[in-house]
Amino acid sequence: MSHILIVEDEPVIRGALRKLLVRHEHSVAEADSVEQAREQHLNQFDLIISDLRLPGEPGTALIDSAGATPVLIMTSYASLRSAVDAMRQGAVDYIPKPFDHDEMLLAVERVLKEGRLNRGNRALRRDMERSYPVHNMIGDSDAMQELKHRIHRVGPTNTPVLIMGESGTGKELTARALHEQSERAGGPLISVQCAALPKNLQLTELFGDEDSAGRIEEADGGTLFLDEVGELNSDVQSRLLTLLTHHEIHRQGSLSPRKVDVRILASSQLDLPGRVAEGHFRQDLYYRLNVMELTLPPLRDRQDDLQSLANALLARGCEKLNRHDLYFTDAAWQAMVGYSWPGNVRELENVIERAIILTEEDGIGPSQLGLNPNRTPQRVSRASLDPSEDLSLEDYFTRFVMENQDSMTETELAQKLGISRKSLWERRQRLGIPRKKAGSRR
Ligand SMILES: Nc1ncnc2c1ncn2[C@@H]1O[C@H](COP(=O)(O)OP(=O)(O)OP(=O)(O)O)[C@@H](O)[C@H]1O
Repeated sequence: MSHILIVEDEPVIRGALRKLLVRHEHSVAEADSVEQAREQHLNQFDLIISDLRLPGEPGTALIDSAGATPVLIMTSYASLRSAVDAMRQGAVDYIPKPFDHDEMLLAVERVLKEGRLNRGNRALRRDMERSYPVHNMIGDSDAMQELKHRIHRVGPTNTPVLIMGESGTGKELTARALHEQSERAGGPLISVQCAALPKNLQLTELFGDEDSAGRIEEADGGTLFLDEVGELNSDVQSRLLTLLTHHEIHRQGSLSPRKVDVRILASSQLDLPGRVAEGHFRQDLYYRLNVMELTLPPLRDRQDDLQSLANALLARGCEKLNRHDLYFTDAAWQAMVGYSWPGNVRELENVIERAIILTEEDGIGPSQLGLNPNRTPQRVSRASLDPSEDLSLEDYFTRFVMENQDSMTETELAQKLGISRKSLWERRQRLGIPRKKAGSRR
């Protein structure tokens, strides 16, 4: 049984069509104008059959509002011209009035069947996307898996998303992934670096002026990503609130509103709730943006991803710089594991690219990485690290923990390894190195 909306102002024709469809086991809703039709959730219907000539707007005006629901147009002016016009505007088919019952039923069944096929394909595509990693986003740690899962869930919606995280953790990459997973993927993704905009230019840049469109209008039909949204001045903040509430903007100096259809994604590395509490950021806007929040963990808290990230970035860098067969020596791995990566993935990317340029041999060592020891948590003792030994990262981890756990607390162990306590605990579980209970220090 399919759910069909009939839009027809002539009660006799509407009644006859309703009877015909109900007899063939469809459920039917009715409206006598486009305006009345729009009062219903149009995408709940499997098909809309609408007369072309109606009081008020013509039936074809429903095509845009109907989204994925097909619109079949009936016209008593079955001139080729009006039929072609209706099809050009996106009608799925047209049918002349007075209609023949069989002809109508055939058209209805054909359109419904195509709709079922399309929905099936969409579902299949979504399923396939679900089983593939988010495009270009590397990492399989628990935190990254959870993030990718949430991107899959929230991507296809129209909800604003606030992406929080330190610099270089992948906030913009996440915004890109959300856009790519949405129905808006075919539309533009406009990124605005709010921190780079002088405060007095923010309004014009975003909302445009009488002569030219701003970034928001450029994003019409797509996604607007506001990077470092906490940097926007209060005037821009209140206009953004209007945009989120009414889906319209005023260009600078213009009194007439313009409708825009944009999804807003925002990011911040600042403590945004803190900025709200201090009165620097509007609370109502914060709540509007924060319908869904994604928090990206710093690299130091997901060292499980370090190895796959470093290898992937090495491969990417080699391709870009036309180098082949490079690899990290064990000492390089140890240096990377022991470093705290304050600049996160971006820093890792830069360090690796520099190392590829500097290295003359195939093996990249610590000296080519050039990690600044002042930013590095205290290194592990040389005694436990014999570079001549071919230790894997896991062997190294196990050895270090076994050798030092009697003399160090868990916090000290984690610090020296450059990982969080949670990550230390997880690795202990995975590698089967339980904590000593009796007499162990916390
Ligand atoms: N999980 C990841 N996999 C692959 N590359 C990543 C990942 N996370 C970040 N990157 C890369 O690191 C760099 C920094 O990422 P991005 O610009 O998204 O970070 P950001 O949090 O927006 O940074 P900022 O706050 O400084 O603007 C980019 O080149 C991005 O491609």
